[in-house]
Amino acid sequence: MLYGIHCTEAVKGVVHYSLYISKMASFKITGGRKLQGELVPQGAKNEALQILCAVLLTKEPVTIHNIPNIRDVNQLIDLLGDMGVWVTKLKEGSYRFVASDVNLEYLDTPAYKSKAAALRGSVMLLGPMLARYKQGRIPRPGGDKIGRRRLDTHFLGFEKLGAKFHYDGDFYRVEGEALKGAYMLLDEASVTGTANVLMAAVMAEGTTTIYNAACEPYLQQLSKMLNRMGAKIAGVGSNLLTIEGVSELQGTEHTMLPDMIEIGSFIGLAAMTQSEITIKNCQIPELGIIPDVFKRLGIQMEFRGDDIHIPSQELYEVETFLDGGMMTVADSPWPGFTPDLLSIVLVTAIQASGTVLIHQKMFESRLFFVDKLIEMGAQIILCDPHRATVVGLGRHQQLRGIRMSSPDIRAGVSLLIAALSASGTSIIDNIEQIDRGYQHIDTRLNAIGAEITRL
Ligand SMILES: CC(=O)N[C@H]1[C@@H](OP(=O)(O)OP(=O)(O)OC[C@H]2O[C@@H](n3ccc(=O)[nH]c3=O)[C@H](O)[C@@H]2O)O[C@H](CO)[C@@H](O)[C@@H]1O
Ligand SMILES: C=C(OP(=O)(O)O)C(=O)O
Repeated sequence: MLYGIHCTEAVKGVVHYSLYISKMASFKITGGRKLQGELVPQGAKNEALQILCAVLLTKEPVTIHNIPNIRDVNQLIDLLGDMGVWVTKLKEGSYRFVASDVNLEYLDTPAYKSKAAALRGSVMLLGPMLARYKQGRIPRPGGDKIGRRRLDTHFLGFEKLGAKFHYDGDFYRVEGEALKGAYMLLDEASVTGTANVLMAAVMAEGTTTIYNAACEPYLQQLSKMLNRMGAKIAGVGSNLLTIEGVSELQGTEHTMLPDMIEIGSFIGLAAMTQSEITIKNCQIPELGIIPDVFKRLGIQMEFRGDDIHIPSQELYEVETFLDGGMMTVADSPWPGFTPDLLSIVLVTAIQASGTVLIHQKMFESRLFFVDKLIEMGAQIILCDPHRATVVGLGRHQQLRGIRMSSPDIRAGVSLLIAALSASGTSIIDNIEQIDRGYQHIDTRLNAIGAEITRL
């Protein structure tokens, strides 16, 4: 079953990709194999979604490299093409975009509505459209069903810049003839909200100050790209962004960072399956506290230049806090630990020695997949929708393969890791969720010794 888009030449405003989507595919996994070899992380999904939307901010060419070949990103590229952006595939992972003549009428079509509703990242079309075309609209965006995912931060920010917002039952609409810089204190440090407001503010008149801004590497990369295009953003990497509006932006070239969530997933995979894996070219300084969190589970890793080497480990012992207290891993906005890796930490803790409390503060429906892990033999107590305690098996007992379904991207990969470590065969249904964010995961893991069949 293939997901992918193919673009042979730049054609404006028509569907110039073939999008292969086959619903309800599954993985069959033969567990218990140790993997050995190198994995090269894909470009970062959540960065790609921001960067792709930013191409709308200029009529000049924007060339982007290291674009991951994953479902959400391919759908967004497809949508940009339908909106009238010229898209040229230069080579695998590299595309040139020219938004010289965006077709605003397309935004009123049912095709736009259904395509934009298919992924979360499409919400970030709003900021650039508002900045350049004084208007934008978006249906209720898709993405993981992992709890309430409100968009207030986005619209409150646009309103601060002078835009008008209303929801007409089909679309969230924003309009603003002349955006004006303003001071704003975001009601929460929303990742896509900050990106959206930032992209709207770069061409607003005067100075915008965004306090309580999210500052994930995705946003740092976006800010750097916008500055290369001629924007004037100061405070990059902090929660206080100051933006001097400019009248227009130029084209640029940008390369995506490696996907830190994929890197974390590979660290967890190596530990759970006792595999020896080298993760190549990780841009380690950009990973923040991610490696340290896995080290606190007792996982050994060695930084070899920019590679992370994980040796095959029989046992890994969870640290306690300095006062002897039980280890807790909780999410928080960057530079805290990203919520997107909590499911991976949870599954990795299953074979650790020791106990870990996983506290998913941001999302209330992201831990329910533990029922599958419990069925496989894991010792986990789901305390409430936000907290689960994992009592590590310390390899005294192997998980058992079962049939299960992938509820969201990260739970899906966590189930895949569990299945790869288990005895016997597992089937994971609904792997579309995994394909949203992990590029050819079956092929890449099979190349280093896994046995995963796409059904
Ligand atoms: C396409 C994309 O980039 N998706 C990411 C983005 O989603 P997204 O931008 O949609 O997530 P937000 O940052 O807006 O918020 C995520 C959730 O956390 C809550 N919240 C947020 C900030 C805060 O300070 N306190 C708080 O409780 C929000 O209410 C919401 O429920 O960021 C999330 C949080 O890192 C990630 O899980 C998603 O993978
Ligand atoms: C939650 C995620 O993605 P999205 O925001 O696109 O649903 C994720 O990447 O883990």
